[in-house]
Amino acid sequence: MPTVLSRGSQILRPLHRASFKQSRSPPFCWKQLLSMSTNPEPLFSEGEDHEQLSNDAAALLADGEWTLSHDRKGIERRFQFKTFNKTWEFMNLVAADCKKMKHHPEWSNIYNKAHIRWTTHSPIGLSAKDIHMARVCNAHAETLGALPIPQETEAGSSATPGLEAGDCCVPKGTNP
Ligand SMILES: C[C@H](O)[C@H](O)[C@H]1CNC2=NC(N)=NC(=O)C2=N1
Repeated sequence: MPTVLSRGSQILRPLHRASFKQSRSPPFCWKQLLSMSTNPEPLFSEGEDHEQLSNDAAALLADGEWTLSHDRKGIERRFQFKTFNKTWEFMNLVAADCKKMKHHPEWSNIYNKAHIRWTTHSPIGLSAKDIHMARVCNAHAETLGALPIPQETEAGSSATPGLEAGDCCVPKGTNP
C-alpha cells in the first residue's frame, strides 16, 4: 500500500507545478468574456448581411420570447396553446410555410406546447431565413391565441431547452 501512495505522489507533483504556471497568465481578456456572457452575439451564416441581420435578431430577441441558442447558431422559443388541437394547427401552418421557404425547424411537441429552434444547417449559423421563419411563427401563434408563458430565469434555463417528459402530465388548471 505505501508503495502505491509514493508512486502516486511522484506522478502528481509535476502536474501541479504545470497548472500553477498556466493559471498566472490568463489567455483571454476578462472584459471581452464578460460582455460575451451578458450580451452574446449570434453566429451568422456565411454570406449574410451581418449588420442587417444583427439588427433584425436584436429586435426579435428584445422581448425575451425568442432566445439565442447556447451555441449562438440559432434562436428558439416555446409556444403554448389551449389545446393539443390548436398546437397541431399551429405546427401545420408553420409546416406549410416551411415548404414554401424550403427551410425547416428543429422542433418538438408535447400536448399543448411546441418548442421551435431556427438555425441554418448550410451554411451553418443564423440566417435571414431563420429570422423570417421566427416572425412567421409569431404571426401564426398570435392568430391562434397562443398563451403567455412565464419567462425562465437565467438560473432556471436548461442547457438543452425544449420540452421535458411529463410536461403534459399536470392537473388541468395548474399548467402555466
Ligand atoms: C435544398 C434545400 O433547400 C436545403 O437542403 C434546405 C432545406 N431546409 C433547411 N432548413 C434549415 N433549417 N437549414 C438548411 O440549411 C436547410 N436547407
